[in-house]
Amino acid sequence: MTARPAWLPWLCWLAWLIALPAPALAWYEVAEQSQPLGLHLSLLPTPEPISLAAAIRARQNGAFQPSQHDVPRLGIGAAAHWLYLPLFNPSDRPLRRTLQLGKAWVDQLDVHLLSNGRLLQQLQAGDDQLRGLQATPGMGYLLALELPPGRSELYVHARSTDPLVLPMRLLSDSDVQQASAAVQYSYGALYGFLLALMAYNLMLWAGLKDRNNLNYSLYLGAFILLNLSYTGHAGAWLWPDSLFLKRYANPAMMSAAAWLGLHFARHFLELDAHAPRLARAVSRGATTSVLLMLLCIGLDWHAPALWLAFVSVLVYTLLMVLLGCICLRHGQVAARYFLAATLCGMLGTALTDLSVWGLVPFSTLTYRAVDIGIALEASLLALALAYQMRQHQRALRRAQSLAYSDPLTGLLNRRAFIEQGNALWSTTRRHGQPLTLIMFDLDHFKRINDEHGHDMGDDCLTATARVLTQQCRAGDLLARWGGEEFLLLLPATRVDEAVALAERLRHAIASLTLESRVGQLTLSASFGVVSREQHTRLEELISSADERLYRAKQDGRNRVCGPQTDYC
Ligand SMILES: Nc1nc2c(ncn2[C@@H]2O[C@H](COP(=O)(O)OP(=O)(O)OP(=O)(O)O)[C@@H](O)[C@H]2O)c(=O)[nH]1
Repeated sequence: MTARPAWLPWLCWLAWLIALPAPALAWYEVAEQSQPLGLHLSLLPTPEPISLAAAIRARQNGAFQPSQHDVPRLGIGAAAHWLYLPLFNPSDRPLRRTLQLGKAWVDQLDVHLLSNGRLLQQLQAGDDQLRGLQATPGMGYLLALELPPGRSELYVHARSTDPLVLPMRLLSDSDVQQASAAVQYSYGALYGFLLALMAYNLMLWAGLKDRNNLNYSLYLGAFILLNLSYTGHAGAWLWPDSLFLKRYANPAMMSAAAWLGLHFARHFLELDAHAPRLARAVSRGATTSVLLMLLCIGLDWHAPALWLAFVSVLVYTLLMVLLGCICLRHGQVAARYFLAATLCGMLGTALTDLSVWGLVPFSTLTYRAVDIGIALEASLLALALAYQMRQHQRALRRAQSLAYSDPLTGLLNRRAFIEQGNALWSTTRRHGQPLTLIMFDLDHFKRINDEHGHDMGDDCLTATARVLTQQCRAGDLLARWGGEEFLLLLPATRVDEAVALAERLRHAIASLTLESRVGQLTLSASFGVVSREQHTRLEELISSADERLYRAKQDGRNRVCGPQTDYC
């Protein structure tokens, strides 16, 4: 006798296990606490429509398979399905429960409640018909059931070209109230926040004419519409009577949001400057996808429109990260905020997708992660815009300061002196205050340059400017008029006070000692002082000061020439 192989009993045991009919579903005891019913369901895909009677026979023949997930998710373009749920009402009276089923985008739901083979209730819902029950915004379809005492059976026929996602719960009246309050508050907060951001950026655009604000507002607007559409808010409020919009709003808004998001990214990240070819490719690709979407909508190709929308959003998300990384590599600091924002949006969307596909637990938090992600994304993008605005303001201030100041000494230049001097002229005149001007020039400066070098000459100029800044008051205007010539316009200062100041300055400059290659270097300067009387314009005052300065030079330099001959 040949020995029996050792693995044979195992194989028999395995074959027995496989041959076992699917375990009969336990009757779900209707409790006060609602919970996801996915694991109590069994399902039958029906590519060809079958009647309720045929579905009942198929279930009795064991054709239904138990659902593997808390929330049955059957994908885009999935076949229609029959769902079966055996229910047990332990009380001795009928129980009123609300069946919360599906998402707002599901096309058709036919619900049948049976007891002892008798049809007790039949309800219809879905977004591809106007006569059935419509979705409650943010909550899916809410169908009122009256469960008889003891056993009853629920057969649901579900069909959709949109993703067939079928969360199912039995809610008591208080559950419905709580859930609807939570949905209203949370969506109210989300839409309020996003609409406020959108309106604020539109106002900024109206005021500042910065295209980034407009692009960002449009992107936010598209996202808000998309969210309103897939949660059912838009179907309930904005287009309750349009089957066409209920059908195409989701893919159209997904496509529009992706296009507007990329358009915003292109300008915000200044992609045309950093990667012009990529910028053009992104723009062409995004526009092509929008045109294809319009074609699908025009030809009423629903399934291709959906696939196109999902692929567009996927490509869009990856592109946003890629663009952020490229601009970060080019040293664009604002790209950091942009990248962080995109990653938040992406993480939120991924978490929602994973929860819908069963790879992370399905809960309100994981399902709504996309909303949290988008709120964070919107906030970070707003910060990114604010940061960019601050950078522009800084650059503008830097440019202004370069245009108005002398780069060597940091004092005002000619243009700034004339502008600010005229303003000071008018203010002091209005207040009846005196105004005086000191003009001075370093003596024999050419010789310093020639003997000690140009750099030493520069050091003398900066040292002189330092002395000036230390000796003068905050309201005085100090300028380098040109070469080694300086101006001080002194508001509310009488001429005798100005002459005294000029003397102090002369001494201070004369006591400066600078180290040069050939030993210590000392400076001197000649001063001309004039007051406003008899002058009608600032330019005249400057000419008079120049004349006095000339006289001081003529009279031997290193001196102050004021209105009184004593000083000169
Ligand atoms: N190092 C340096 N020299 C400058 C600068 N601007 C003008 N100069 C020089 O300043 C000198 C001015 O010479 P002059 O106008 O002849 O006057 P000066 O030698 O001071 O003679 P007086 O004014 O009559 O005492 C020139 O040699 C210019 O090249 C500057 O920014 N740096």
